[in-house]
Amino acid sequence: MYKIRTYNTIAIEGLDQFPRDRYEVASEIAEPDGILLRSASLHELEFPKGLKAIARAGAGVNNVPVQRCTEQGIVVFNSPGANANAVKELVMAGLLLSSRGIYAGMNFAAGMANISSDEMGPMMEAQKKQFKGQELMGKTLGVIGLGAIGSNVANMALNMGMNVIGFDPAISVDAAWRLPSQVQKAENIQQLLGRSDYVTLHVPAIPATQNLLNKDTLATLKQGARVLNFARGSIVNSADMIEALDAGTVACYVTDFPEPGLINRTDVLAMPHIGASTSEAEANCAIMGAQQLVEFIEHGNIRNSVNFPNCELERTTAHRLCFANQNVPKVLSHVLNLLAEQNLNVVDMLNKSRDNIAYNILDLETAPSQAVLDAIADDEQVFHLRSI
Ligand SMILES: NC(=O)c1ccc[n+]([C@@H]2O[C@H](COP(=O)([O-])OP(=O)(O)OC[C@H]3O[C@@H](n4cnc5c(N)ncnc54)[C@H](O)[C@@H]3O)[C@@H](O)[C@H]2O)c1
Ligand SMILES: O=C(O)[C@H](O)COP(=O)(O)O
Repeated sequence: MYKIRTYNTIAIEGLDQFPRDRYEVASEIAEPDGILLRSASLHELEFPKGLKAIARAGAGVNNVPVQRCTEQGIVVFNSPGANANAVKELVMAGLLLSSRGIYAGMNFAAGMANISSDEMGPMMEAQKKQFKGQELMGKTLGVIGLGAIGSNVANMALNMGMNVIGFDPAISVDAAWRLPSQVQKAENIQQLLGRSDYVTLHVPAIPATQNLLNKDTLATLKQGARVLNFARGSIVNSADMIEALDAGTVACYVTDFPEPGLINRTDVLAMPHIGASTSEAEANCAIMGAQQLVEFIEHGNIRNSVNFPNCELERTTAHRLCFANQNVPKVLSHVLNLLAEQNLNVVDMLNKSRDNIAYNILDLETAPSQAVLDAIADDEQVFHLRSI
């Protein structure tokens, strides 16, 4: 039986991807082959010896010590794009909530429960001027990060009649193809901030994006801009944001990652990390994460990894050898020689590399002996060896 340890509440549609005759799936498993999780932090976890892979049912992997996983030969997956629509829809809500007196107006209306119907109408009409807002049409939205979510948001904003300016120095070719031609390209973040009435963040939490919005960058914002952060807390310096709110540089900060100083301000709309909290997104992410684990555990195929090369080979024999090695010359030929010495015929094979890691799938006509496996494992450039 393969063992999968879950963290957080994983959608049932995802758990159903593990055939129960071959998988034991639970939140309390001591020696798992795989981990399936959402936002639980694994930074303090000492990985059990047999752990082969971790699937993050979601986009951000800042809760997983990816570098340590790579060093230990553990493949880390995420589920790119699987919750992008959910976040896009909440960004749409954030744009509207930051523009109109919806929240304050609803609170005002809620306080009228004990007022007579004769008085209520005139009172509402007299007070509604407090809740006047502005329209989105014709305003400019700056999108920082144009990946799965950012490109969806850009499309949505164009459809709502907004102008869109984007900044993404590392945009992938696929993401660039997805982007509508009307999205203007900012040369740098300052240019985007200076031209935007609204700014929305869709970058990963990595060292390069830590405090991306800080005292200096916030100073280049258009006066009275609205800022939306559905990415991660570390991307915005909260103390600097509070100063920008106090100074009126930022008229409203909508954040899915509030900190104590941001709570209970009328110019902050704080949410408890609910960007991906829809039934649809939770199911999409869990299904993708679980399927990637099953493919990897049973067939060694790697799809949507954040630390290993993607490598998928349709299985042609019952004997598959998978191994990862440092991406240096002669390792593959050494392994092939070891197999040849034992008269083991390779029916099909695939070799892919990513940075300093190479990953190999070899379908063999007959099963490799333990002695061959030991000899391959003895190659000091080889790590993560499996015969499946
Ligand atoms: N609030 C939520 O519940 C929620 C849900 C999903 C994702 N997220 C967050 O949103 C992030 C983005 O998600 P995604 O699915 O769009 O990921 P993605 O990988 O598809 O897109 C991220 C984009 O950011 C770009 N980027 C990286 N560094 C940049 C920089 N310094 N400046 C500008 N662009 C930069 C990348 O090139 C990429 O195009 C995730 O990493 C996660 O932290 C939050
Ligand atoms: O990075 C993500 O996908 C989101 O932050 C979603 O996190 P969650 O799975 O905890 O809702």
